[in-house]
Amino acid sequence: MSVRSAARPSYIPGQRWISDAEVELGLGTILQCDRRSVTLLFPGKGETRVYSTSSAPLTRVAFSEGDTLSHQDGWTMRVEDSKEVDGLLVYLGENPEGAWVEVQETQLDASISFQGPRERLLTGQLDRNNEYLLRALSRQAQTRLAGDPLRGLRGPRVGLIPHQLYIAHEVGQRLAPRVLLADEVGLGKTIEAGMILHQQLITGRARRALILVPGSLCHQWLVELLRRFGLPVTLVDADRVAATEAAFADAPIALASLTWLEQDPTAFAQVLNESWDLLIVDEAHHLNWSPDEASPAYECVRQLAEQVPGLLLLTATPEQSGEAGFFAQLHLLDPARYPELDRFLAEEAGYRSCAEAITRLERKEPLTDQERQLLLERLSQDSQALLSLLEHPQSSDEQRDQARQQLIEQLLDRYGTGRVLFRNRRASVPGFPERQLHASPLECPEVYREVLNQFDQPHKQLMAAALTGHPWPYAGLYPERLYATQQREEGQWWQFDPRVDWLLEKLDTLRDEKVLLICAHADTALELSEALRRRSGLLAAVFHEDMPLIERDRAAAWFADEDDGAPLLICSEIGSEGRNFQFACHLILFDLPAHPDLLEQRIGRLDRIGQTRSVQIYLPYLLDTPQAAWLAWCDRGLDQFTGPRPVGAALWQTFREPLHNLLEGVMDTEDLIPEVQAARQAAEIELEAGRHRLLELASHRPEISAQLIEQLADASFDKELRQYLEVALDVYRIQNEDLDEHTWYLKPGQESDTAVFNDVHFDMEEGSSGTFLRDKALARDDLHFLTWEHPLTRNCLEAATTTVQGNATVALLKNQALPPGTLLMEVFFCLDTPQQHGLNVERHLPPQSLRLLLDASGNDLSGKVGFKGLSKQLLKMKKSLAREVVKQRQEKLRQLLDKADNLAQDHLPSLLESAQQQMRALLDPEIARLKALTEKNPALRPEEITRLEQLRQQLDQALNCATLRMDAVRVIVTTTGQE
Ligand SMILES: Nc1ncnc2c1ncn2[C@@H]1O[C@H](COP(=O)(O)OP(=O)(O)OP(=O)(O)O)[C@@H](O)[C@H]1O
Repeated sequence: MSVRSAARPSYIPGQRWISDAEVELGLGTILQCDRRSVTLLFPGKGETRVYSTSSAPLTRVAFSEGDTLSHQDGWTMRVEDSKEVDGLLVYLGENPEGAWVEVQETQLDASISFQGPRERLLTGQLDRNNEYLLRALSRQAQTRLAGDPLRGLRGPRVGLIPHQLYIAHEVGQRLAPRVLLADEVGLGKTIEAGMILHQQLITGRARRALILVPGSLCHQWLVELLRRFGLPVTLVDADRVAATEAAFADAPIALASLTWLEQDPTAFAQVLNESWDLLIVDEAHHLNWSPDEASPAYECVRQLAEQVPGLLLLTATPEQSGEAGFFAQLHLLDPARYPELDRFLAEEAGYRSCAEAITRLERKEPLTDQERQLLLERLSQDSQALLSLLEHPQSSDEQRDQARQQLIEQLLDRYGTGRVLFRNRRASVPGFPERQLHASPLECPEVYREVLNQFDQPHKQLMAAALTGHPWPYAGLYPERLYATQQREEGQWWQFDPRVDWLLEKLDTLRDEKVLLICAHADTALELSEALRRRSGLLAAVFHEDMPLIERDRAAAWFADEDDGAPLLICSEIGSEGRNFQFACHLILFDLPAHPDLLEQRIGRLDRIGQTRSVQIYLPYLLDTPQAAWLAWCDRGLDQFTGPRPVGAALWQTFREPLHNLLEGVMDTEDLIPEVQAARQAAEIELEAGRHRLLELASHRPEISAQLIEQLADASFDKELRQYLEVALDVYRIQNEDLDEHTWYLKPGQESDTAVFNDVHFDMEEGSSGTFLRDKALARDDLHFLTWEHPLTRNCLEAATTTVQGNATVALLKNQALPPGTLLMEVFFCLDTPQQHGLNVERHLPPQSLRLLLDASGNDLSGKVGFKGLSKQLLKMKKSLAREVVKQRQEKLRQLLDKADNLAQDHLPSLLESAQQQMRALLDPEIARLKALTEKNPALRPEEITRLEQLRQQLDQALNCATLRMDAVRVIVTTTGQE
């Protein structure tokens, strides 16, 4: 459809006009007019408007030969001719039945829209030059961003830590990733999961995500997701479910406590009823499973994992509940690959030989016959060619190095748990501080000895287990709990327990420091805080599992407060999981946990990324009690205080019996500890050589993360972003002030378009500031981190390309060389592909656009005159003058628009070809790689390949139906002087 505007306004009832100011009203009909005013009815919207005749913002609509009009009865007609009768236009043409008819302009369809650039230009619906510029820049940026391999990694407010980036990039790119993120404590699994989620959302691979975490970590997750990733996440809890019918349905990204869901079948049914793309489960070692029994938490996650395509499990201690627990997590991720525990255990035995082959390749040593055989068995044909290249006498050193590197990569990629499991260890991440243990032996009070001696019979020991939550003899580690239930004349345990006196002294010496105290039981935490209050007036924050979530978060926040915060936080064991307390460096272990991994979890609260000082660990213990024996096992046996001991959990199982004897006092520490030390060293060597070696190599490839960091630091992205935002802020009327070279203060004005602030945590009254510098954004939470992925930028990109704003403009070109009044027309076209649900067309078919620049004769100059260069020379033109130009040059413009349409069609095949090539360049190698992998590596899920092949087919189909759509037009008129 196209229209032309009449040259002279003379209003006659029945004529059809549109309002320049409210084009959305559609086609208006003049009801009446006199010398002063003209009244229009807009039947499409049922609205009436009265304008002053001298300044009515109206444009007459008149169709020309070749245009298609819509009749109010719903049919369309090509206009063959037109005439004017008593000031009203009459159009001639054939109706759908083939009869020659006359259509009065009064009979035109009122809902006719003037949205396309052609119609808007010809009816004088003109935008500012900057609006056009923004539209064109937005399209260009979208094209660049869609093809950016780091898409989704640029926006998060995180430090560029190599191992995290490697994992996030590797996993975030996958379709429906299913992996276990198992970095050691405090290495940033939450951050990795956030980055993966961010990439999946930004690239459209996921739309909805469900995050399940222990109740105590809900708030911390919420804060991290908002602060670092700016994601619109909703915390769904019992209150929200009670208040909102669609508590989960209304939350595209829902965060909930797994502890709550496993106990609330109605809420869990709601969760199951929703369609999620990605499920994230934190602290996955709580998903207890054994061949005989699955815990309710495991069962919940299993049901969800069956129906949600993507799954991220997070745990620092995957083997906390033994090899079976570890297997169970892998089984959740891929039941087809890990169907049975026994098979899994048998497979692990083969890791060592693979790791040895890799080590030999790394050291450039010749492979043994056995290793050659292994490679030939494990790898596919292309790898065999690499092996030949490596061993061929005439290969150059460079060729050999490349062959070695590729063989290593293929072994890692195509073998073992490499694709499913990521585990980085502190040993390979630099920058962690030292840990120092200060163990203080104390005399055991006689009354505790009496209490411990009472539990000498199996039935009594069962009672001790009930009282402490730990089986005998581990219950003996907590004499205060055994004592607390007895009515004794000695009073409360904290009145005589020497650890309390010791604690008071210790706190005195650490007066100006933040101190975290962890003990095993909630009751001990509470009673200790009471003791401190009574005995020294000290007020400590307390954090334990029986407190409501909000109270726990308050306690943690009080402790974290730098100025008026509590100097001491007393936590029960639950406080030792997942929380970030690295602002403190003093940790008091009031007792020791009964499991090696729990000890690592405790220390990991302080010893985590961001800790700048050495971690001081203070431990009071009672001499000649199970506590002393247990410390010997943890410290001298496992050497747990100097760093994480991944073999701890396995040795704990192996030494179960002797440990019992040790704790019971029937075995001497010196008889056991040397044996434990030797076993630990041997297990570490074995693990190092086998699974760990493979995992370490597959979990981080420094050469790749170095490239990622370099690309993320690419300053050209920043420069373009600033230029882009300057135009966008002008168009959306947001004030902008430079606070310094890299920091802007933004303030919405009265006329600002507030839609661009959707989901942006922005102070609409006072304004907010943002920086382009990552380091500054990391140091200053109050600043927005301005990137191409910031919601404000994303909203601008979206608004500029999905509304009509900016699709038609007229500008002046000051040029002495061209005769004044020379006409040029710049036209942008987009490739439109049909939208299909679940098909991320944009990700795989980066937006294709076409720019033409026609001179008055219809020659395309776009190859000679670029968009940016031309835009810089253009001046804005007053709207009234621009409209006049359109009216005067109407016929020429129509011809040029037609010409542009024709030329664009000529370009369609090459655009489609380029789109297809880009899509295939992304998908084909990945499909080929996965196919090669399946030949040798059963760790790969066949659905991954099927999914990709289906995607490729759908994209091909989408391309077959693609069309070129005119997106924006700019008319350029030359002048020799100022406007
Ligand atoms: N790239 C990063 N930039 C800034 N801060 C980070 C980064 N990575 C981690 N941190 C900070 O380090 C701390 C530990 O990170 P995170 O909580 O993700 O570790 P985790 O491995 O999940 O810990 P845990 O094993 O205790 O569950 C957090 O305070 C987090 O904000």
